Amino acid sequence: MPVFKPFEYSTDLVDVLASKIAADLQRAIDARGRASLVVSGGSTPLPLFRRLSNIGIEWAQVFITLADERWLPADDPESNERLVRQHLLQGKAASAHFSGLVSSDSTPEAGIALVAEKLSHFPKPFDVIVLGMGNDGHTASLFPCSEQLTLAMATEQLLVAVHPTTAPHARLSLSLSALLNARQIYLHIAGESKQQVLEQALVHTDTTQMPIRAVLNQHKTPVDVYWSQK
Ligand SMILES: O=C1O[C@H](COP(=O)(O)O)[C@@H](O)[C@H](O)[C@H]1O
Repeated sequence: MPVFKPFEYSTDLVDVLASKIAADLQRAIDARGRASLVVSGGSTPLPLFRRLSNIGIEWAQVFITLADERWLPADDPESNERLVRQHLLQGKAASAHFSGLVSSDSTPEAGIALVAEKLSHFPKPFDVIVLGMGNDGHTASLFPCSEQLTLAMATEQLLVAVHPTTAPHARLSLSLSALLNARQIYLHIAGESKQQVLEQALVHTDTTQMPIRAVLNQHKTPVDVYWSQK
């Protein structure tokens, strides 16, 4: 079962979680020479990105990618890569190596091999994965509404092309097996509505209705849930 870390204020959560992630990454560098960090998009992680970018670790040894991406140009306002470049790959973290999850191909299906190749040199298991969660119980781009969910849950491939029906844009997502191939997962959520979704996920029995359950209800990879009320 996941370890639950509740906070009243997002600023306190961000301070603690950023320090934890930075320590995990530096420990990985000390032990193996390099570290890998997988981050999520959306709005929740932006303050965390900014805090992390101010912490002095050996960022030149850190390899960063995304848990999922919308199939859009990397400078599109809705691109997760754009958020990472603007908020995380700055300051002390500017020397980190970033590989995004998009290519110039017209569909994620056409680009999947090239993106997988770009990630092949990443240290694995991933040292740290930071996940978010949507109000429908999706994490990364494992959407309950998508026809590709069964494949995303079952495949041993790194990446899956996803076409959500209740969210915009085709996507490329790390598969469930790739997400669980990590030394540590942090689930980062904020606000009362996400807490309610989390509580439902913990008691729900159908993972296809709430894919976040597949991350919470497993024994392979440690998961710490960082939640702030405000
Ligand atoms: O679409 C996405 O949504 C989730 C949650 O985003 P948030 O804005 O509610 O924080 C995010 O984790 C995922 O990476 C993103 O592509």
